[in-house]
Amino acid sequence: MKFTKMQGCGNDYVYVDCTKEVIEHIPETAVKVSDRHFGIGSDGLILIKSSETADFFMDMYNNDGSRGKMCGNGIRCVAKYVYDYGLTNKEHLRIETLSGIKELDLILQDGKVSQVTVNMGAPILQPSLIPVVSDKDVLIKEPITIDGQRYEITCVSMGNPHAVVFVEDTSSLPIEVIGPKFENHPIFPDRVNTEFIQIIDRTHIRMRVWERGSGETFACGTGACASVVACVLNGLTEPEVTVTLLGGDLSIRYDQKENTIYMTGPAVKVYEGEIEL
Ligand SMILES: N[C@H](CCC[C@H](N)C(=O)O)C(=O)O
Repeated sequence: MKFTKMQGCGNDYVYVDCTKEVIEHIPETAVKVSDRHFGIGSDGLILIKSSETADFFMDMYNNDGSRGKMCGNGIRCVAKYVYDYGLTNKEHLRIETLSGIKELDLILQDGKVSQVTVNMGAPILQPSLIPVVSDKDVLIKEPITIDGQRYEITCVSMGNPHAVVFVEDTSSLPIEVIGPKFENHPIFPDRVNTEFIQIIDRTHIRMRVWERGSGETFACGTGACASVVACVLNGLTEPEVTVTLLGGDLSIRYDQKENTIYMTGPAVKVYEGEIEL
């Protein structure tokens, strides 16, 4: 299987052009190629497929083999892949995902994609659509107890489920202990991606993330968007924020009039390779 390793703010995936390659047993393949000792090493597998309704279809899998409905860092790299490899010459792309079609604008440098702006659509706050089990209309700073410790979650979907938690200091988090407990908490029937946010000032936040199906990653694009929505809902930041992640920065803009989130960030090719499956 030919592949290209790419990353967005250190959130790294194995990308395969499935307009040319055929992959079977996809969940098992995602687990195998993601293994950082016995495989290529990545946060998951992203398949680029043709689409009836858009320019391409992004089919994304976490490193545990579970299928993700949307991937913010991944979709920027898909745009870079299809443009730099000449599968398209469009600088405005429509990419189908399991959470609908996303519109992207490419930012070029020396004829190749360096950054991408993605229209990430509207945030979803209704608990039943996130999904999160609650009889409330919205979950803003909702108390939850994990390991006897009280936290407050603000729940937002960007086409995939997020629980946003505000903390004093992201660097001292026992994330590998509490992350899985949020991920698998019974109030999240489809599990959840959990973002831990430290407010730096009204236009800058620091974020760590425990991703559903991948564990701690260096960045989460949908999570950065969900976090800015949570910050605005809680009156903690302006609607345009720099999100500093372990792997780099993302620029997030929440256009409240349009009720639309825009994300701008890098897309980087690491190397090409071939693996026997
Ligand atoms: N783990 C996520 C998918 C990847 C999202 C993340 N890598 C991003 O950049 O948005 C989920 O299962 O919903």
